[in-house]
Amino acid sequence: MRPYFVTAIGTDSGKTLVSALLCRALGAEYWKPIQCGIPADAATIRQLNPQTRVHPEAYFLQLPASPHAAARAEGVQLDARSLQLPATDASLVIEGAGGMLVPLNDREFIIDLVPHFGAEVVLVANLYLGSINHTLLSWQLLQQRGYPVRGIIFNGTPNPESEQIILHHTGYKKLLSIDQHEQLTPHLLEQYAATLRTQLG
Ligand SMILES: Nc1ncnc2c1ncn2[C@@H]1O[C@H](COP(=O)(O)OP(=O)(O)OP(=O)(O)O)[C@@H](O)[C@H]1O
Ligand SMILES: C[C@H](N)[C@H](N)CCCCCC(=O)O
Ligand SMILES: [Mg+2]
Repeated sequence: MRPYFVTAIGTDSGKTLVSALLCRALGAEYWKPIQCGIPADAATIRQLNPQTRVHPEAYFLQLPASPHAAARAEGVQLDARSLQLPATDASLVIEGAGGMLVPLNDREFIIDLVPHFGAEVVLVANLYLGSINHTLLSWQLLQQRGYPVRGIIFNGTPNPESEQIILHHTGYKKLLSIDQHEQLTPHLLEQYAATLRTQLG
């Protein structure tokens, strides 16, 4: 089975939350190849999903910045070719960093990891004012590149008009809508994972 690559229309969009839900839904393992700054997303996954196997980062950079800048600050050269999938027979959920055109270096972007890993994209889209534009720009990039997209997950205060027009244009399968919550309780995580399991099944 192809790994899932969780990307989004920007940073702080809910990729780590969605990755936790996918791991729960599929009994999958988690990997964030490039971490910039702390707390590490891997630590959040361990907190949300103590049962999920978490693979160590290939690059753990200290600066909470774009990977190309965080790497430069440490004299590290990021290169997609240096990244190898963790050895496992299980399903794997790979989390990107920020949005799709976040640079790894002067040549490559985070989204270049999708074909490198032979992955299928899960796109996380928020529902703030302005997110229709950001989501459709992300869709156009994925279309241009011809990458496989398993579906879209909406995250944030419900906005059915935004969801409808995004689904109309993209034709993506809606896998889930996650509401904005005061607290993400284990019960909520389980409910969302169950819905996701049905949609992916
Ligand atoms: N639906 C939601 N309800 C409540 N809090 C949320 C929700 N979605 C995300 N958050 C919170 O928003 C913050 C950012 O989410 P998250 O860390 O998943 O973003 P990200 O896309 O993984 O960011 P990065 O690009 O740094 O990896 C976190 O504190 C997370 O718990
Ligand atoms: C540090 C942060 N939480 C993310 N991991 C990286 C976000 C990079 C965003 C770069 C940009 O689009 O300007
Ligand atoms: Mg994250």
